[in-house]
Amino acid sequence: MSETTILASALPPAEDLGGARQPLLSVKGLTKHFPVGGALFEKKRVVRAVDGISFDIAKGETVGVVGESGCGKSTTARLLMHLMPPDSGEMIYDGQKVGRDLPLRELRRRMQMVFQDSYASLNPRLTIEDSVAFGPKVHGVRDADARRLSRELLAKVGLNPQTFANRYPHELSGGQRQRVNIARALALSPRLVLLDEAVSALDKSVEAQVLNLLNDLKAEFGLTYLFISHDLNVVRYISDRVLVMYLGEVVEIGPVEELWNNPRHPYTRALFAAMPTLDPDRRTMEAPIAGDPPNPIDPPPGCRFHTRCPFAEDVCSARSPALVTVGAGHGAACHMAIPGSGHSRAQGALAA
Ligand SMILES: Nc1ncnc2c1ncn2[C@@H]1O[C@H](COP(=O)(O)OP(=O)(O)OP(=O)(O)O)[C@@H](O)[C@H]1O
Repeated sequence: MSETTILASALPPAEDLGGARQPLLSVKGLTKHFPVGGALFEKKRVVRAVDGISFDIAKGETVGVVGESGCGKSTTARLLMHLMPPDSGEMIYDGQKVGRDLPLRELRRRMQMVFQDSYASLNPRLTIEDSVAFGPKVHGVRDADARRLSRELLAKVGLNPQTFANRYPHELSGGQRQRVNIARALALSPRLVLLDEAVSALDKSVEAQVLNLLNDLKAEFGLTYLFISHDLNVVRYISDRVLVMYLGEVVEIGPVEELWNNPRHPYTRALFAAMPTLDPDRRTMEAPIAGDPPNPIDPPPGCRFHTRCPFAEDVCSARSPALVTVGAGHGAACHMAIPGSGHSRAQGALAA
C-alpha cells in the first residue's frame, strides 16, 4: 500500500462533509458538578463547573469557546471526550447517541483533543514517529502502515519526517511539539478536534503559523473544530461561531462577526471591552468587567452575572434568563433580550 493510500483511507475527504450545516455534535443539558470539601459532618458541596449547557457543532465549522478562567471551558471539552463522565446530559454524535448507539471507544477515535501543554501531552520516551503511530497501532493498524501514516502526517503538519521522525519531544521547540500533537490527533481519522488553549503557550509568530496550519488541515481533511481560548483576537480569527460561557453556563452564542458587532449579553460586552485594541470605535464600549467571578460552589441566584452587571434589576436575581434568539443564529441569556421579562430595558434596548 502506498503512503497516499494509507492516508486517504485513514482520513475522511473534505467532500464527505455532506450538508454543511448538519450538526456533527449536539449537546443537551451537559452537567458536571465536582464534590469539594468532604469532612465527615460537613454539608456536601459541589463546584458547578458545567451546569446544563446545550449547543450544536455543525459539520465543518469552528466553534470558539470563550469566558473567564474557571467558567468551565476545559471541563466542557473533557466531558465531550468522555475523559470524565458527565453527571447528566445527552450527546448525539453524527446522529448516534453517545454511550448507546456509539460506544465511547469509537467516540474517542472520531473525536480527538489537543491540549495547551505540548510537552506533557507526549511520552518523553517515544520518538516523534512512534508517538504519532501509537494511536493507530492501538486501534489495530499494522506497525509498518502506522509508521508510514505517521511520517505522512508529520509532513502534513510541516515537519520533515527525515529530520524529525527519530527525534524525542525534548529535542523539539514548543511549536514543533504542538505540530506533533496535531499529527497525533489526526492519526486516528477524527472528524472533530477539540483544541483546548492549543496555541496559547506559543510565541505570537509561531501561534500564527499553527493557526494557519489548523485552517489548512481543516480544509484538506474536512475537520470540525471546537477551539477554546482566552485570546479573543485568536478566537475571532479562527471561529465561525462563538460560544460565551459564564460560571458553567452558556450566556451567548452566535456567528463570530455578528457577535463581535452586536454582542447582546452585558458579560460578552464587558469581555470584549477588556480586549486591548487599536480600534477607536471599540474603546467607546462600556468599562471592562469589574471584580472576580463569584464562587462556583455557591453561584448567585437568577442570572449568575447579576452581581457584576451594571444593568441588573430585581428580575435578574429572581429568575434565570433563558437563552433566547436575538438574531440569525444568535442567542443570548439576558432578561434585557426577553420581551416582557420585567426588566425596564427589555426588548432589545441593548441592540447596537
Ligand atoms: N477535578 C476538579 N475538582 C474540583 N473542581 C474542579 C475540577 N476541575 C475543574 N474544577 C473547577 O471547575 C471550574 C471550571 O474549571 P475549568 O478548568 O473547566 O475552567 P476553564 O474555563 O477551563 O478555566 P481556565 O481558563 O483557567 O482553564 C473551576 O471552578 C475549577 O476550579
